[in-house]
Amino acid sequence: MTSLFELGDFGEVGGPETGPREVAPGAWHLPGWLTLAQQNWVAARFSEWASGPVPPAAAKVRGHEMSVKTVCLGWHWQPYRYTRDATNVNGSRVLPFPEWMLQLGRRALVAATGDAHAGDAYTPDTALVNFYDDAAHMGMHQDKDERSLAPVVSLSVGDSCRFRFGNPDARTKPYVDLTLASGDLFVFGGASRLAFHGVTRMLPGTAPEGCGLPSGRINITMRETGLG
Ligand SMILES: O=C(O)CCC(=O)C(=O)O
Ligand SMILES: [Fe+2]
Repeated sequence: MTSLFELGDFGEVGGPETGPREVAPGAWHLPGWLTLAQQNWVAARFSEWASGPVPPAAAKVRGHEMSVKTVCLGWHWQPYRYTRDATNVNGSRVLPFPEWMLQLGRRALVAATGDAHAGDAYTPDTALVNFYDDAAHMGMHQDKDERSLAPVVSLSVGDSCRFRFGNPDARTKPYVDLTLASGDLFVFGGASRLAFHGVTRMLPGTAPEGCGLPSGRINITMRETGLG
């Protein structure tokens, strides 16, 4: 299999004029961080994960199914904890967290912060991979089921969405609304690690030709669970 790291240089598409943009303290948006070939490669991995031991499934939050379907790597997330086995889906153990994703996460932190050592100690061990159809969204929430406060690294492939990134205190203003498009990187850590965020709506029909996902959106968030 071709390596993701041979498919062009990260940041080559967005270029120096577009990123990184620090949208809140410790939160960066890097448009076009993955090349089209890299997006395509990630979309192909998603197909493999989706046909793996645990199918993408809608988690139930307070009795309501979420509109996104999620497949996890390394550790399985369900409201509101991590387990090795997907006990709320089919009981199977999730696929391991891939080594390439760890490397990608480290590079993402370097790219976002501009600090060559920002990724040295980063050891993400879980990824939540969400699939959004045209109608899917995600309410404002904090990623707070991890014991580690290491940054969250988010990558998107397919259709664009409107993403709302707020503050750690409340799901209300101040927040910024931005578009996350195919290939975009978003990183949040530090003072923004526990900021509320969500996907307000999808922008159907915006996936670039050749990204590997003609409709819908994949979002990967990698995290350190701190569970050891
Ligand atoms: O889809 C996104 O961009 C965000 C996903 C997210 O916030 C999550 O999975 O916790
Ligand atoms: Fe989140």
